[in-house]
Amino acid sequence: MSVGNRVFLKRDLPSKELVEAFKEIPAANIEDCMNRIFGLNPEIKLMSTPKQNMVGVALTVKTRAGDNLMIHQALEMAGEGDIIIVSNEGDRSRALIGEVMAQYAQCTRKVAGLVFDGAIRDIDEISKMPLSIYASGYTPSGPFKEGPGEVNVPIAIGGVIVMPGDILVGDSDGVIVIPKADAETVLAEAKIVCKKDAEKVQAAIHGTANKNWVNEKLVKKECEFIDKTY
Ligand SMILES: O=C([O-])CC(=O)C(=O)O
Ligand SMILES: [Mg+2]
Repeated sequence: MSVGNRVFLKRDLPSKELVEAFKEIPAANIEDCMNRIFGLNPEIKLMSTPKQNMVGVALTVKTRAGDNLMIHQALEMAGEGDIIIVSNEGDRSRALIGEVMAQYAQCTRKVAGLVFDGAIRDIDEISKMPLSIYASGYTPSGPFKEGPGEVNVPIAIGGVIVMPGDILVGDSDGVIVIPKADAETVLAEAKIVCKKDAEKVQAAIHGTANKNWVNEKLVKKECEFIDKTY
C-alpha cells in the first residue's frame, strides 16, 4: 500500500504572470480580500533576511514528524518560482532542515522560498540568507531521513489547507495562501485594497481620518454609553 508514501510528479500551476502580479502587494492587503482567513498561524515566522517579498507556487510536502526524506525529494523536483511548504504533524522537537539544505535550495535549485510547520537549525547562518525561509522555531536536534511522507498532495499548515500549485505570498508579517482558482479575483480586489489602505495611512498621519463608523457600529450593537465612573 503506497498511500502516505507517494510522490506526485505533476501539479496544476497558475500562469507566471498571475503569480508575478502579487509581488508588489503586502500579504496583509491580499489576505483582507479573502475575508481574513487565509493567513498561516503567526507561529510560522520569517527566519532569514530577504530583500523582497516571497511569491511563488506551492510544492507541498506532508512528512512524518521530524523526518526530512520527502523534503530532500521535493528539493530534487523544485526550481525557480517554487516554494516548498511542509506539513510535519505539528512536531516541534526536531529541525527539518539546516544550512546545507537551505543553501542547496537557494543556490542550486533556486527556489522562491521554504515554509515549515516545524523547526529548522543552523540559525546563525540561515538568519543571514536572502532566501525567504519561514519556520516555527529552531533547535540543534536534527531530522531523521526515513519517511514516510508525500509530495504534491493537499496539506494542512498553520490552520490553512494548501493544495499543490496554490500561490503563496510571504513578507515580514508572515505567509498567506491564495487558492489558485480564486487568484484572478483576489488580485483585482487586492490592488484596490492596497490603494485604499495607503489613503487610510495618509489620513491617519495627517489627522483627517473619518472614524464615525466606530460609533455607528456600537449603536447598531446596542452598546450602552454610561456617563459616570465604574
Ligand atoms: O542534517 C540535516 O538533515 C539538516 C541540516 O542540518 C542541514 O541541512 O544543514
Ligand atoms: Mg546542518
